[in-house]
Amino acid sequence: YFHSEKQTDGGKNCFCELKGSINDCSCNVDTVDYFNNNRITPRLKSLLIKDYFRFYKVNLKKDCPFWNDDDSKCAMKFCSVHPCEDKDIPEGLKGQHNVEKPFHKYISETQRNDCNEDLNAELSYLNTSISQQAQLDFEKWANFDELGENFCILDDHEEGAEYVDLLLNPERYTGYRGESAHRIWRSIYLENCFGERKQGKSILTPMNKSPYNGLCMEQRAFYRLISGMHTSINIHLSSNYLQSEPTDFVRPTGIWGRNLNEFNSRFSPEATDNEGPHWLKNLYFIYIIELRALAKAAPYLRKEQYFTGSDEEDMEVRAAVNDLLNIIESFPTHFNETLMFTGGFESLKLKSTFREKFRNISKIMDCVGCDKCRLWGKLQIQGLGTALKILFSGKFDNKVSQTEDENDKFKLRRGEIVALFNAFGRLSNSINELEEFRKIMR
Ligand SMILES: Cc1cc2nc3c(=O)[nH]c(=O)nc-3n(C[C@H](O)[C@H](O)[C@H](O)COP(=O)(O)OP(=O)(O)OC[C@H]3O[C@@H](n4cnc5c(N)ncnc54)[C@H](O)[C@@H]3O)c2cc1C
Repeated sequence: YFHSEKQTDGGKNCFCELKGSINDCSCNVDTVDYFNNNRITPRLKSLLIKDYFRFYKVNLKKDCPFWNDDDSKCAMKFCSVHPCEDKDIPEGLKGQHNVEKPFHKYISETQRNDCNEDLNAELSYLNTSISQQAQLDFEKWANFDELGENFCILDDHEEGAEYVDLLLNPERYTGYRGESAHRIWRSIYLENCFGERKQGKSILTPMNKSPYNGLCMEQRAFYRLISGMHTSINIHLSSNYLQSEPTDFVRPTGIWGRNLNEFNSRFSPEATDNEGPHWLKNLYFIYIIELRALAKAAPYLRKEQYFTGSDEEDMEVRAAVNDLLNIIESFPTHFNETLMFTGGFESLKLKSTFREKFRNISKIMDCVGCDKCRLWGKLQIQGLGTALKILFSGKFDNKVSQTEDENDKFKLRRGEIVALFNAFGRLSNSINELEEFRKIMR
């Protein structure tokens, strides 16, 4: 798949590969185009502006764990993200409602001594006092158990985590580029994807050529997911590009819009040694993976309260989510995840490496030197990680249970749900934007 079969031909454009099969699945590009642009994008656009989905809690203050990032500080003030003030956050999101505490059964309030007074008080004495330290340990144990099935590091409970209003900080052109951005992508592709690493290979050498030949389906899928996300980021910065003066970056007077030259320079066969059209196709691959994850988790997602504290809006959100999930479930050719990681012990090992590599990439997001890019990078990786957890942790393989206790075991955290829907929203918007670029080019 990774190797371009055709030579450059002056008549080809960015869209030359966007036809027929998406590869590695039984689905076609045009089926996705029609389904997404007509049925999914309009619904997501109205859903993602609701309070439950627009406020995302994230820790943007973590240091890069892999290299000294002094040189990767964003040189532009336009990259900064303004966290929400307390007064702007819906009351329901600040409280404890819906916050899962897997260690709750160990804490003192839940261990009331209900013993019959007739019983020997001393014999039945249960020491229910649990030290602060022990409670912290329980939390650590619970987090450890949870980590086993997670594909990303979840940082919304950390000290530096703050709510960010996604509508006030849209993903768009920031001017983040050069060595810092390249180091992130290089590290992701050459050190954290599968395949032989070619020493000294330039970032500008197309990354989907020979080092990736001969990979198995799972390893190829890993690369295609990352490449698809990269494509989506680069489509957004081309379609939400600053058209007016550079000083307009943060002014409301700034004019933002599509920049066809930017788009072509990133995806045309001529500018990318024929690879751009394949990168665009990878966008469709990540799309159908997240689409399938939403379909698979639909019974659980329907049971969520989407609580923000506003009864009316919460009800609207539940109805809109239900409507979206019905449409998603009706997609005719969903990805078949049961074909992946089948093959005994070797495939278990492969799955574990897959998860480790993905987790590492989620940590690399703390090295992104532009806050706005870091915010959207983290959100999209967390959304994809949640999709992978739904597809491959085994927790969502059975039918939704009738008992609340059983369902609690599979509960996703609010941050995971917000990231999953917003990440899918990004992909959906990118596919829609491709149609707009196509129209401009006609
Ligand atoms: C996590 C993250 C988030 C970012 N968010 C933003 C943002 O919101 N706004 C913004 O303006 N900039 C953002 N950037 C920067 C942006 O992605 C580019 O890195 C930057 O614009 C420089 O582009 P470039 O043309 O040098 O190639 P890059 O996009 O940096 O790509 C580097 C190399 O990777 C290969 N490549 C390119 N695309 C693909 C693909 N889809 N699949 C496989 N290989 C590929 C090519 O060989 C290319 O030369 C972000 C960067 C990162 C790492």
